[in-house]
Amino acid sequence: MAGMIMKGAEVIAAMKEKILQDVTELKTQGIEPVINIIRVGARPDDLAYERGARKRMESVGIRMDVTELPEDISQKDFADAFRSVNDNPDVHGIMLFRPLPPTLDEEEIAGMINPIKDVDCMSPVNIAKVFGGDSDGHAPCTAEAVMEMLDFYGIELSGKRVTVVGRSMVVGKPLAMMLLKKNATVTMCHTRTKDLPGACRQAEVIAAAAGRAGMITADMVSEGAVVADVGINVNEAGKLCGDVDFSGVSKKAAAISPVPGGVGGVTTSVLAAHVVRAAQILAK
Ligand SMILES: Nc1nc(=O)c2c([nH]1)NC[C@@H]1CN(c3ccc(C(=O)N[C@@H](CCC(=O)O)C(=O)O)cc3)C=[N+]21
Repeated sequence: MAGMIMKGAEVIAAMKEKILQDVTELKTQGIEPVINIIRVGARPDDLAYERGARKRMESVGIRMDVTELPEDISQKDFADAFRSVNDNPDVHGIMLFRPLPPTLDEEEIAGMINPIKDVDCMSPVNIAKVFGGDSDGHAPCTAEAVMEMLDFYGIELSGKRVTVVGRSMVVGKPLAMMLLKKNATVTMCHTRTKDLPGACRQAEVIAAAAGRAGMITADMVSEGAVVADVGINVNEAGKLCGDVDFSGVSKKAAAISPVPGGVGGVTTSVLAAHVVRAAQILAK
């Protein structure tokens, strides 16, 4: 039996009301919330995110500026450019697209970003908060988007077996911590996992964030499982596709999120909510 499709649009619509309300409130105080996106080069998945973010920010009245830097920029020029955005009092949220070109050092930037402006969790301060279960920092937007989606569709997590595929610092690891906070029993899988199909089959909820197109196939999913596809792969044709084989898995899953049209769009709504929160904190 085909299950429910967890559409990003419904989650986005629900989140939009609150964000709009908060933006209006800020504007009556004379504050225009601003996000500055820092992009080095022009990777296709960065551009996909940038397009999505622009659309979302426009729809809620947040100004979005992009600091575009050349791929061959020196570390010093990069750090200088970053510092000027970080120090600009008109900027409330900063997001640096990652991964950076291998010639650049992310650590230096992570150590200098103002944690309040760090809307996608690169500062060690915010990372520590996510791992410590303290929700007053900014969690990584994509990990939080998965939680928003599961929450919106009423997916109970307490006591459930949840398998997270992928251990990145932007999705897998922080997501596991957020799921743990909701009392899920979390299994983390990665490239060295011996029996990935088995670990997925025992799961009541699967979050696929490995970054390999179509790697979660129907034989790996139990009948009635909930599947959140966090994959943002760009195929040869330049099209966005997920980590889950949607046509096969959707026949077995009780609920599944598509790509595009799933978690990715919610990520930009979470980003908008973080910019609003940053602006509120900075206004105090
Ligand atoms: N620091 C950092 N954090 C990230 O989270 C991050 C990053 N860097 N670098 C790039 C990747 C890519 N990524 C996407 C998020 C949403 C969509 C998105 O909105 N997708 C829409 C479609 C957008 C379109 O193609 O127009 C959807 O899935 O429906 C796409 C890509 C986040 N990333």
